[in-house]
Amino acid sequence: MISYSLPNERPNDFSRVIPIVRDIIESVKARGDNALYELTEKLDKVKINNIKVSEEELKTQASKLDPKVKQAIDVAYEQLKAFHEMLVPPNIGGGYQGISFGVVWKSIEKIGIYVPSGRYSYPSTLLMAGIPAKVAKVKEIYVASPPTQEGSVNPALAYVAIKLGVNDVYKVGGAQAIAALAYGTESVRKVYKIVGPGNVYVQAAKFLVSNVVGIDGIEGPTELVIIADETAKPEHVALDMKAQAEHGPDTYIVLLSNDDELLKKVEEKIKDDKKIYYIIKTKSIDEAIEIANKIAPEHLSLYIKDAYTLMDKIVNAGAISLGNTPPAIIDYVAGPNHILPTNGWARIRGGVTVYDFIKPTMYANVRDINKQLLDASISLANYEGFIIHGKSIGARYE
Ligand SMILES: NC(=O)c1ccc[n+]([C@@H]2O[C@H](COP(=O)([O-])OP(=O)(O)OC[C@H]3O[C@@H](n4cnc5c(N)ncnc54)[C@H](O)[C@@H]3O)[C@@H](O)[C@H]2O)c1
Ligand SMILES: N[C@H](CO)Cc1c[nH]c[nH+]1
Ligand SMILES: [Zn+2]
Repeated sequence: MISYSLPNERPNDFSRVIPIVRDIIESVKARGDNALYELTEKLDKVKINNIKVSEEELKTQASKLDPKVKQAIDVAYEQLKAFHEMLVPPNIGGGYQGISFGVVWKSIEKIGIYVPSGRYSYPSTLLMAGIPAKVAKVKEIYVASPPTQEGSVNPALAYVAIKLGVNDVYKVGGAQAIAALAYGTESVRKVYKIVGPGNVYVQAAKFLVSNVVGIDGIEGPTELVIIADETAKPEHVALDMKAQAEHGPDTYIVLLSNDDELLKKVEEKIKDDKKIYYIIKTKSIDEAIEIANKIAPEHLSLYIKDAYTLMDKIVNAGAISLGNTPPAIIDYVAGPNHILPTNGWARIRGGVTVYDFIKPTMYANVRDINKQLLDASISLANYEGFIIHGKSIGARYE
């Protein structure tokens, strides 16, 4: 199905599930593991015998993995690691007006990673979050992901978990997994920050627990905006729209184009899908860019002439695929993360990087403060009424 105007609300808006998710969180807080067993049976239709996956179960499951998939994971791992290593910031020290100052980057000690698995499994997500966490030297990494239908852990997830050397894997998913990581249960370790994408229940849970645990933002159901001109290939545009629509009915897929011919050809290829796609004819590529910036999509594809030049005009997008690069290559192996902001969060952040796992700890050491700075600090303290602040400064340097 095709809509020729944008929706008032994003199809992946999670506010509608907040009441149910609040109840789930409360029951995990109150009843710990018991709530996890019950909710997994109710929501995942699976009876699990344990929550924390044992070393042996992890190894057994990983051993079932097709060697070709293992090899694919190993290849992707190297490419993603190279991308994240490029971003590691240096500790910086300097000084000015008699004060030496600087920043030392400290790793967050305990991280929870949520790996979705519902309609599809997403072991690639553990690569996407686990690699920057390891590059950032996070010491404790705890992974939660829904159980398989057999009540175990996905073989590829098990292989990646062993490869990364994560501390624990819990076979629970949804809002209940987020609550468990936020508050801790008998089996699940309480963490300092939760990183990871997931459906509306998972994102609503991250939003609701963000008063007791750090979160990386909102990375909900997939969004794709394609800006295409007459140089775009209709079959590739249609394929990319259908590809990202695979993630579920609440994905948000938009095509913006100034070219009637292209729009007509793409429409032909997608109009019979049950999924609602949004197709907007724009007066120009500039207008398309303006609309895309307002949407602030998770994925943005620029299938236009001078994509690199026009990329400068893009201010709100999680990840941009240029030229004829499919977003799906970013989903798996390109290097940039596929854990990307949705629901407008691309206005304030990009995809997950090492920066999600480190903190800039700043320091200052007064060597020989100059009079101007000294007077300014005391005047400001007094102006704000913090008299003792002022005295604590004066006592040292006046
Ligand atoms: N933005 C990103 O970076 C990004 C990356 C990868 C995937 N995704 C998105 O992640 C999502 C994965 O969703 P999924 O559902 O396949 O897996 P999921 O792991 O996010 O959710 C499955 C869990 O949802 C819970 N659940 C299902 N129905 C429920 C209900 N009615 N009430 C309460 N809880 C319920 C179940 O407990 C289950 O474990 C997709 O929307 C995909 O687009 C986003
Ligand atoms: N496109 C998804 C992010 O919205 C990421 C993904 C994982 N596996 C396949 N695709
Ligand atoms: Zn995808």
